[in-house]
Parts: sequence; C-alpha cells; structure tokens
Amino acid sequence: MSSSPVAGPLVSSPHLHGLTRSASAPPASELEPSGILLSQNDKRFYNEEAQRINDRIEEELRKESQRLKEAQRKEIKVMLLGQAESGKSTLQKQFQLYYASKTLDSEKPSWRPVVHFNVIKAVKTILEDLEYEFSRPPGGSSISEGEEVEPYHASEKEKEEIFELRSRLLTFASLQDNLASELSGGVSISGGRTGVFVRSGWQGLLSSRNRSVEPRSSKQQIANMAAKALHGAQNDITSLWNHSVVKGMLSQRKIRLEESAPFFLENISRISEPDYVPNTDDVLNVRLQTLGVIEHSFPINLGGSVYEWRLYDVGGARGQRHAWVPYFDDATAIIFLAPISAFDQYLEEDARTNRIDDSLRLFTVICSSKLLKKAHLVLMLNKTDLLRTKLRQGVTVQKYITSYGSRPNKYEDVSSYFRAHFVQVHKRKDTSGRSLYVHFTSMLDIKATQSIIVNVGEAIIRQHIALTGLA
Ligand SMILES: Nc1nc2c(ncn2[C@@H]2O[C@H](COP(=O)(O)OP(=O)(O)OP(=O)(O)O)[C@@H](O)[C@H]2O)c(=O)[nH]1
Ligand SMILES: [Mg+2]
Repeated sequence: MSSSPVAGPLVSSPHLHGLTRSASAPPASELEPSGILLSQNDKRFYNEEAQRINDRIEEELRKESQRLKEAQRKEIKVMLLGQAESGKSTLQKQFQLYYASKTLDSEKPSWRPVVHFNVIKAVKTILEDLEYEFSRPPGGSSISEGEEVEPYHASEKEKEEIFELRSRLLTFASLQDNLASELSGGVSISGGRTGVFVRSGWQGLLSSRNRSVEPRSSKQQIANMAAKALHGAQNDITSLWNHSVVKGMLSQRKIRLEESAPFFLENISRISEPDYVPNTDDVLNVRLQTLGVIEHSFPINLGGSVYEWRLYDVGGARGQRHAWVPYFDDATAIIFLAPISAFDQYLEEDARTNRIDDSLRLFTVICSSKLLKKAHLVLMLNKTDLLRTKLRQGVTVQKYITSYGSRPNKYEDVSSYFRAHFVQVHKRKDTSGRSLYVHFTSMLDIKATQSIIVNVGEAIIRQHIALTGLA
C-alpha cells in the first residue's frame, strides 16, 4: 500500500539512491493488511513498529554512507601519463612488484607469448632492414635524418650467409602478424603501427586456468606454435644477431629495433626453452602497448593505515590521449613520464615530431589543465640508462635539438638541460602553486626504482592526508 507509513519517507530519502531497502523491513501489506479494520491500539502499535524499522534503516544507511566516505578518503587515484613508450606500464609493473609481488608472479606465465612476440618482431625487423639495405643499388645513397647515407658495404661471403639465414628464418618471422592479432584480440591501430595492444584483463585470456577450459583456443594454438618455432630457430637467430653485417648496420643505425630487443636476443637460449617462464627482468623489458586506460589496484600500508592505491595506466600514443580526460577530475596524483633518451627519436604516429618536443607539449597541457589543478604532480625523467649509452656512443644532442647549442655532450649537462625545460613549463603553466617533484629514473633498475617508488608513494599519501584531513 503506497500510503504505508514505512514506504513514504524511505522511498524519497536521498540516502536510498543506489541502495536496496533492508530485508528486515516487512512489506507494507503486513503492517496493515488490506481489508482488515484496525483498532486504535493496533494502529499505534503498527505506527511505532514502523518508526522503529525506519530508524533502524536510517541508521544503517548513515553508517553505510560513512563507511563509503571513509573508503573514498582512503582511496588514492594515481594516473601514469606520458607519450607512448615513455615507461608507464613498466612503472606500473614496478609498483606491482613492490606492493603486490605475488600477483606479478602469478601473471608471469601469461607474459611468455608476449616475450616470444618481442623476439619474432625483432627478427622480422632485422630481416626487413637487411633486405632493404641489400636491395639498394651500390653507390645509391638515401636520406636519413637529413643526412645522405651510403648503403652498407657487405662482402659477397657475408651476403651469402645472410641470405641463407634469411631463407631459414622467413617462416619464423611470418608468425608475427598472426601472433599479434591473437594477443591483441583482433585489435589493430590505424596508421600502420605493428605491435601488440592490450586492454584490461588480457592476461585472463592466456592464463593456465583458461587453457583447461578452452584447450584448443586459437590463442593457445598460435602461442604454442610460436614457442615451438622459436625453439627450432634459436641457433639461426643467434647467428643472425651475432653476424658482422647486423652488428655493423646496428652501429650505423641502419637497423631500428625496439629498445628492449637486444635484451631478448642476448637471452635467446633461455627464452627458447620448452618450459620457459619469464622472470621479473623479462616482464620489465617486454614491450606491449597499452590501449585505453587499465586500472590496477592494491593496498598500501602507511603508518598502520591501509590505503587503496589505484593506478591508472594509459595508452600514450596520440590517438589514445582522449581516453585520459574522464579520469582527471578525481585524480589524487599524476606521475608524468618523459623519456629523455628520446632526443634523437620521432613519434611513430607522426614522423616529423621530435619525441622530447612532444613530451614537453604534453606536459604543458597537463600542467595547465584546470581539471588537474588539485592533483599532486610528479615528473619522472626516464630512460637515463639509455641516455648515458647514447651519449657514450657519440650521438650528439645538438644535431636533434638545435637550441642545445655548444653545451657539452655529457650526461650531467644534457640531463640538467632537459630537467630545466620541464621545470620551466611547470613554472609558467601551473597556476595553483603546486610543487613539482622531479626524479631521474631508469625503470629497468629494480633497486633504484623501488626506492623512488616508496618515496613517491608516501609523498602522495601524505599530501592526500594533508588535503583531506584524514588521520
Ligand atoms: N632501457 C630502458 N628501457 C625502458 C625504461 N623504461 C621503460 N623501458 C622499456 O621501454 C619500453 C616501453 O615501455 P612501456 O612501459 O611499455 O611504455 P608505455 O609508456 O607504457 O607505452 P604505451 O603503453 O604505448 O603508452 C619497454 O620495452 C620497457 O621495457 C628505462 O628506464 N630504460
Ligand atoms: Mg603501456
């Protein structure tokens, strides 16, 4: 009955939004069964009973809303932002390694086909670049990075060896597209990017539990096929990787591999073992592009209080950035990653844009965003190991960043120069007087990164406490 003293106030209570009525509240028809005339005493009894039930429900709702508020106040939302390949997913794995290492361990088997994909992709890239180089007419130069580049000179014997290796490895390399498509669940990205893209929950599709339910899924079949092919091809891959022509072309930058490719090619015999399970270094080195926004959460204990740490790992390529915005307004903190080794690289999605330039522009947008004005800001100038290697190899910054001028081509000078540029952007664009916390990072170095993670994590939680007044 709609006129019931219980139904009226409760249904209109604002607290009821999204909640169901307590199971202990009897339906109105039991309080005043229709068709029965009630005495004054009975009516009073029903009214008092209804009031008691109402009070109990209100009390439960109040407690529930308090619990919710408390949980929200203990929720720390951290977004990892930055261009593609800046190291966001690698940082997420480092957080997972520190705060929830068991979950990382249990996911290791699902990384196996992705590591195999990284090897296949590296081999295919080498074969394609060799083919391109050998097909160029002798003496015919080409333009690369604004410079004329002579074709690589290989002896007839070297060419013969390469052709033989190539013909033996072609079937292996041809697995790339099928494996990429299976791992990405059929997803591809326009603009000709080749790779594996993952959305939230991808590991479940490859887990051993899933294997027993769906023993012959095409994902499993192609992953097993790739593992067998790799086992059979490992000697040829090693010969190719150690070949004088490949080494020579790599040193002349005539072969462009993913940054982690050398790591996997050096470890090929371990990775090709039939019972291979990736270790932590493999998982950190793997290249797997993120699609959209993937949430990872785990508890962090600070001073006896447990905080729910929610990390949002986003896809950093230009076509992915629109997906970040809906997460901005309640973000507790932003960790922005800028790979400062990328001064000599251009965006895969726009070959005219220098990657440092893109990072600076993106950082400008993040610092000026009104939606993010309350978010704690952390900047990680990443890939310092690769920066050191490039400078040691004699790659000159001034050639790619003309404003660098005649400053010394040394790590301390180059890293301070880039740092100053990012800090300058923050000074100019941040209107809310926030501090900017800057760290130089090398995300594959577990020990160094873990100590930065603890500092950053605690600083973010402490600032959250200061802001919300949460003890
Ligand atoms: N040498 C070196 N490699 C790194 C470092 N940080 C990340 N990498 C590697 O760089 C590659 C790209 O890193 P990801 O973490 O996948 O990059 P991302 O920012 O998540 O990229 P998207 O998902 O495409 O936006 C991986 O192969 C990592 O192992 C670093 O500090 N040094
Ligand atoms: Mg990623």
